[in-house]
Amino acid sequence: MIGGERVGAILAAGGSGQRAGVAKQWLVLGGETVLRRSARALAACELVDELVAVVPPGDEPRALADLAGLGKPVKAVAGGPARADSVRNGLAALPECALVLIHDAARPFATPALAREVAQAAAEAGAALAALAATDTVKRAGPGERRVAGTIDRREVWLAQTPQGFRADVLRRAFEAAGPDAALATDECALVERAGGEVRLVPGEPGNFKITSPADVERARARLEAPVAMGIGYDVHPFAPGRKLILGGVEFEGEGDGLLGHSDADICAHAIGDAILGAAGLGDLGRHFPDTDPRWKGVSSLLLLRHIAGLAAERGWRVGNCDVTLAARRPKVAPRADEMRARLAEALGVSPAQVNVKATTGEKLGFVGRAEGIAAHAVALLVRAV
Ligand SMILES: Nc1ccn([C@@H]2O[C@H](COP(=O)(O)OP(=O)(O)OP(=O)(O)O)[C@@H](O)[C@H]2O)c(=O)n1
Ligand SMILES: C[C@](O)(CO)[C@H](O)COP(=O)(O)O
Repeated sequence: MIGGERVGAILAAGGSGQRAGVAKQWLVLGGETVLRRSARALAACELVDELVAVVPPGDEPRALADLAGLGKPVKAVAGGPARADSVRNGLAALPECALVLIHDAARPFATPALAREVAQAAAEAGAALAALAATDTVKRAGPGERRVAGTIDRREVWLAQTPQGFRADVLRRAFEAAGPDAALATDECALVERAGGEVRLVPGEPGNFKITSPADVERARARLEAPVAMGIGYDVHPFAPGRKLILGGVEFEGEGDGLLGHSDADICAHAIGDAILGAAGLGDLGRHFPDTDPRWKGVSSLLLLRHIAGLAAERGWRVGNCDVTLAARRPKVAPRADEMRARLAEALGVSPAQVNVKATTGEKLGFVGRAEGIAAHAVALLVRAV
């Protein structure tokens, strides 16, 4: 509310991300969608009373689920072919708001303070936008041309951002005045300018860039996501008669009983897999390969490991390195450690140099020392794939 007038925020998220090659609003960066992050900044502005997300037709339920828990009422409506169509639909969904803020879903770094300043300026002037004063020298050229046609006085140049704010009646009239030409406008303030209305400039934020190209996606990712992640894995299996003893994908024939388990009980692969899942924030082995699922019965754990590396890769991670310690009275692991490294590395799609395998006997203490079973401890470091 500003002076008793209700403030609504429109998240323009109806685009298809042609230039980025991906629907930017649905990209998950730093654990949340770009849409949610953008909406969160506006929801956190104390002046904003409600929000509407304008999304590609059919995505409305997804948007409502994604934007749950922002602490303000949220609606979702279908966008249109042009940005202006989307914004118009958003405006129609806020009939009780005397003031509206419009924000690109593709600008996930705006702050609540910027939204507040724009809303206050719009309440006073009728329309306002966040914008950056040009600091580079600005050249002019014909569209698509490489020949400079002149230099523009940069003191007159401001680079438009969002949020942009409006008295709702001012924006509605501007849309009416523009008619079908509204679709040509690349921002909403341009409509008010054309209609002769006042538009106030509010200093924008350098960090409030719009994700437009693939390079912008990487820039946003670098800002939101750690370049590395680490995880820990631990597993225990008892020995059982009649079982093969498989560790790190290598069969230890003639070394006594193997380990009991639903799959091949390769505890070494399991601990590494758990460490990778942990680093990628993907839970644990039991969640992905429950021992109630017949598909995993007797299966080679290297297959599970390959699948896990694939899951991590889907989330933009590659394995940097992993290290596993087996606590095992038997078998003697060291003579076959290199073989195990090679098999594990092959399953993970990395070089054997990135996998380390070692063992300790347990000094005759506890279940390991009594040779009742084996325990495995692993750590994994994941690195952002570029
Ligand atoms: N019909 C459209 C087109 C764009 N937008 C939104 O307007 C913002 C800025 O647009 P842009 O960066 O151009 O996004 P896209 O349209 O998705 O990208 P592109 O133009 O590369 O296809 C984005 O949050 C986008 O979702 C919208 O709501 N409705
Ligand atoms: C509204 C805007 O973000 C201000 O810079 C910009 O004009 C959107 O333009 P696009 O062509 O839709 O990316």
